[in-house]
Amino acid sequence: MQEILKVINLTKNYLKNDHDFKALDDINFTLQKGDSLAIVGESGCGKSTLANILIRLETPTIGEVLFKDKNIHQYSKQELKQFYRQVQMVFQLPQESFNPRQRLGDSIIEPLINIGTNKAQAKQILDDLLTKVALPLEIKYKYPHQISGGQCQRCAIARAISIKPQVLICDEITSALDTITQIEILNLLLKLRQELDLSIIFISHDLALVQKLCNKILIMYQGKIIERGLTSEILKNPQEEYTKELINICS
Ligand SMILES: Nc1ncnc2c1ncn2[C@@H]1O[C@H](COP(=O)(O)OP(=O)(O)OP(=O)(O)O)[C@@H](O)[C@H]1O
Repeated sequence: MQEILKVINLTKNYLKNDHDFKALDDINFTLQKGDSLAIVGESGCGKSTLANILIRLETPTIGEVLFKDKNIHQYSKQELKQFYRQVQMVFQLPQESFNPRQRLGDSIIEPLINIGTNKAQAKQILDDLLTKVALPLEIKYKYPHQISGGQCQRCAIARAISIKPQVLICDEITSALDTITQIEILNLLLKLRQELDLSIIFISHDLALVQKLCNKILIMYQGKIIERGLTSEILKNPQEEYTKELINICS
């Protein structure tokens, strides 16, 4: 299996109340092509810090993230451009990741324009994208505050997949949505994973959703990975007390 992302000895310290605080402590894992990898753990265990480092929104204190064997934090400008063509992220609160004064259609095609697609072509692709994420085409004329959270998350997914990335990092993308919408978004991801041959990192605290989408799972606790493996096996036969508690809470 082809390795896409490799995380090596990743540690992130923050200054908290004048003390060094380890938000991530020696994290190691690999994302292989075709994987849907869940990162699960309670609030504050370091999931978003990890996601932000994977997409270069933050730098690690120690350690490396290799994308196709090269450290992403040492990329040249050109390599960085290529990286963002291949790795995209969707965030928890989609309304906040769109410009409130820009029509959604224009926001969704922004990554396409940034990579040099001409506007007429991008507008054609936009209709395909909206259809792919099961949104009515009129949505392209609306602003983020004029649509529901679920619709906005679909727009965020459309924007992320517009440039056909290989990897999609989803940081708690369903946690602000109601249960039915959560399941709809999950089904959308399942469909897109297949259609676009996506590898997915799915950060969540919801084991029921994780179980449906992800073949592999990492359990995080206080900045460390404490358990890992195939989702079906870990959920059937957890070894760590903390994992057992998580499963109990979610069942
Ligand atoms: N910029 C920062 N400065 C100081 N501490 C931070 C910073 N960002 C995160 N932290 C701390 O690092 C720890 C991990 O935070 P992080 O947001 O990664 O956790 P999380 O698992 O994503 O939580 P949640 O599910 O609530 O988003 C927390 O204790 C948080 O307070």
